[in-house]
Amino acid sequence: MGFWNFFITFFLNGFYQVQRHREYRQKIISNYQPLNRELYAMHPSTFFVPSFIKAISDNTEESFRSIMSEPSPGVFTFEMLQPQFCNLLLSEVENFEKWVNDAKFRIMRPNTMNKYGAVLDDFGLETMLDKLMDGFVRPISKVFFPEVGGSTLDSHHGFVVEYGKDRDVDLGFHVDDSEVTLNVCLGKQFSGGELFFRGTRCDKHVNTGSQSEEIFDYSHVPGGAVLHRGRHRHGARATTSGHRINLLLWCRSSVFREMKKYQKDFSNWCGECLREKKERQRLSIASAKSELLRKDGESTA
Ligand SMILES: O=C(O)CCC(=O)C(=O)O
Ligand SMILES: [Fe+2]
Repeated sequence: MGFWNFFITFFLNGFYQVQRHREYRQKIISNYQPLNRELYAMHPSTFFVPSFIKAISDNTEESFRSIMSEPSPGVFTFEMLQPQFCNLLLSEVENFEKWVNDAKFRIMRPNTMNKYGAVLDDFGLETMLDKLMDGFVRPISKVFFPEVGGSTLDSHHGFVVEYGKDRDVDLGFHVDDSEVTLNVCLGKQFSGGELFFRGTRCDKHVNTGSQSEEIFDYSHVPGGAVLHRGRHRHGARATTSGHRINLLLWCRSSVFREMKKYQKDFSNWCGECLREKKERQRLSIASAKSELLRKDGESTA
């Protein structure tokens, strides 16, 4: 295939895919009856715990740090959602899945890794989740993840993942297709399902080993959020009993993605790039030192 044929085919495939997805969403939205309409617009005072709202409205690094822990570099955890909101969202997801089953509708799963779960953006929650990204995730990411486009997050993929009996069991080691990921546990009761983190990596270093300080396990608690870079390698252990359902918001920055194309050899957010850089500096200081000592030795001989 010539270049232009290849280019046109590639472009048209992308175009038809977007078109098909738009029709798919339209079909759901014009047939699905939401159960809890109050979820479809942003209501901070009923969605979030007061400490989270206060930290966001103060909008300083100090206010964010006052409600967050950073148990491992680049992994931030904090209390975020009210139990009532979690229950409403859980019942909305259940209602949507019931409709999907009754209507024998074939739904698209959140990503290639999950056989269960649902894309919230596909059944009307896109606007609310956009507000969640704009008003809440971006201000925090601007402070903690500026080097991966944290201040320019401008699109998202919002979904729930479901684990337990008759659902997914665990989730393999991976990086997200996001610059910043918000992962909040909605419930219900479960054991297991810990997230394991293994350090942030660029494309070139995604399969390299981890340093001991990068190894971190986190146990989910309902209402509790984890915020991390999408390139922070992670996975989820088996949920051994009960059901675990989490809300995921993969936040993306088109500005960061564009700039990344021109910056190939070094990423200041990649643990391995930074380690290699430090090692190069250590070697060059050591060789400068031994050269100086050698010259000193020659002049005093
Ligand atoms: O199961 C979880 O809590 C993690 C899910 C996750 O990492 C993802 O969907 O990208
Ligand atoms: Fe993930």
